[in-house]
Amino acid sequence: MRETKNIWLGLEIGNSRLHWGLFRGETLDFTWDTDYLPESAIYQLAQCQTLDDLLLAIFPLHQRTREEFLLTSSPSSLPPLIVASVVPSQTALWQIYPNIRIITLDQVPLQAVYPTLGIDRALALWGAGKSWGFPMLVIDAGTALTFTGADENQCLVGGAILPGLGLQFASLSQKTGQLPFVEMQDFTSLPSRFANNTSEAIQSGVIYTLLAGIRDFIEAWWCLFPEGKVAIKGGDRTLLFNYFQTVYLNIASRLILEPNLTFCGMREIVMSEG
Ligand SMILES: Nc1ncnc2c1ncn2[C@@H]1O[C@H](COP(=O)(O)OP(=O)(O)O)[C@@H](O)[C@H]1O
Ligand SMILES: CC(C)(COP(=O)(O)O)[C@@H](O)C(=O)NCCC(=O)O
Ligand SMILES: [K+]
Repeated sequence: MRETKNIWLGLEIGNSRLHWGLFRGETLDFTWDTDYLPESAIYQLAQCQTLDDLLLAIFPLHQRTREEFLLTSSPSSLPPLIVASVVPSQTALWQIYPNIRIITLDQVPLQAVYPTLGIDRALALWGAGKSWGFPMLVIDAGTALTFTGADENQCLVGGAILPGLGLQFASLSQKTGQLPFVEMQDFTSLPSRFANNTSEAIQSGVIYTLLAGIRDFIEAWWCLFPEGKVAIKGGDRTLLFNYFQTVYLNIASRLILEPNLTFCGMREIVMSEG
């Protein structure tokens, strides 16, 4: 029988999907992503009697993980679910879970935050800074692409928000009469910059402009904090990191590539409370 004590679930609700983390105490054992769940499925989850039942329900497509993780647990209470959400309508659906805790901005020890700062940004920055040190700039290449920085005193310096890669491609095809939707799965290498077909012209415009913009933010960060760290997370992190290795290797070599920064922040907060 595997140890079921101190198990808790982290759930980061983003604008595209759900990001899950299964913790034992301070150890993050597994992470996985799912689509949003329908209300009926969340209701069923909340009715589960054992951890096994719960894991069977939330790992429906992750057979390997599910089998690895099958636990023999007594029918007691469900594990705590710690939620960081930037989608209020999704947060509302999860309120029926019996042992839920919604992390709010006032629980993140980051100083000088503004009231509407996204909890994902605050947690990722806190987690990154606590793990790798401050000053820290976090780039989240998610639905939106964000920059969020804090200085050596763990004070928010500020940041920026722009449409993420997927959103840039989607909006071009949705808001024009002739532009196709460019599938990012098809991306292999960098497009030619001066392209001679529509699809590649879209790729070139979005990707080269984004890379140059990110480089500019990072360089501005290093002007402020020459020893400042930079970490990148989010669904498009690997694609962007690989492009950076091709075009701006000096920047890529200083980037911390880490998908679980928000979970690092959650863990800091949950564990500091004992
Ligand atoms: N299976 C996937 N589903 C959705 N987006 C994905 C997937 N794999 C990679 N992505 C990329 O991740 C980006 C969304 O980032 P993610 O961090 O998952 O979003 P959020 O946290 O905002 O929900 C999209 O631009 C998309 O290109
Ligand atoms: C900027 C965001 C939309 C990013 O969300 P994501 O793309 O990661 O799903 C989210 O952090 C948010 O709604 N922030 C509130 C505004 C702010 O941070 O200033
Ligand atoms: K995010």
